[in-house]
Amino acid sequence: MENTIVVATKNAGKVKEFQNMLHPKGFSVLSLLDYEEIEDVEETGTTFEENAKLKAETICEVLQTPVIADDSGLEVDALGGEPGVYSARYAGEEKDDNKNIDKLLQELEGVGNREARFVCALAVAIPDKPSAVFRGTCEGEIAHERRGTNGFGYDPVFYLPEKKKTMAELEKEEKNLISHRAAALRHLQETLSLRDL
Ligand SMILES: O=c1nc[nH]c2c1ncn2[C@H]1C[C@H](O)[C@@H](COP(=O)(O)OP(=O)(O)OP(=O)(O)O)O1
Ligand SMILES: [Mg+2]
Repeated sequence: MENTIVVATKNAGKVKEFQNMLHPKGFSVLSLLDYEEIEDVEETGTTFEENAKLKAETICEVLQTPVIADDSGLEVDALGGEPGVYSARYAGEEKDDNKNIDKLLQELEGVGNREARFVCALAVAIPDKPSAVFRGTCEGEIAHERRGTNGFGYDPVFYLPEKKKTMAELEKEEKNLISHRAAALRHLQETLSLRDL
């Protein structure tokens, strides 16, 4: 397991992004897609940080190996910060990205202020050590319609004014430089050496 990090997620989009960000640093990345017998951790927290810690600590306890977990979502100013920690299940328990986007565009029909941000809380849990959590954000606007096919989740409607593109129109390398997930990982590395994992 040396130089292996387990990401406590079954979200294939997140797994790919962590692989693309961590492979160049010399790490192999496993995820819960490699451990099908392990069930999803229930997200009972009310903050991204609580949920990220919950996922990392639970899976670290089960596997007895270093684990990182990402709890992330979209905060829309005109919706008072919703869908926030409920982003994945915004339109129902089935976690359907397309339905979530449809609901978001409906809620914002006729709304002028489209400001929003992606938030990522990244927790690290190491056996018999206190866990730590780091936050990254990425500012943007909610577009009026989908554009682009890269990425996952709300990427097709998350517009970056300075790039004049949605997140789903960026190449993966570009997204992985500016995303909330990349920012959280940078914050983690400012404090912890990944070699300590
Ligand atoms: O870069 C992103 N680009 C687009 N959408 C994103 C991104 N990052 C998070 N999101 C959305 C997807 C989902 O609606 C929610 C995450 O919910 P979140 O609970 O953290 O993930 P999840 O349930 O899919 O997998 P898991 O909890 O097993 O890691 O925010
Ligand atoms: Mg989740």
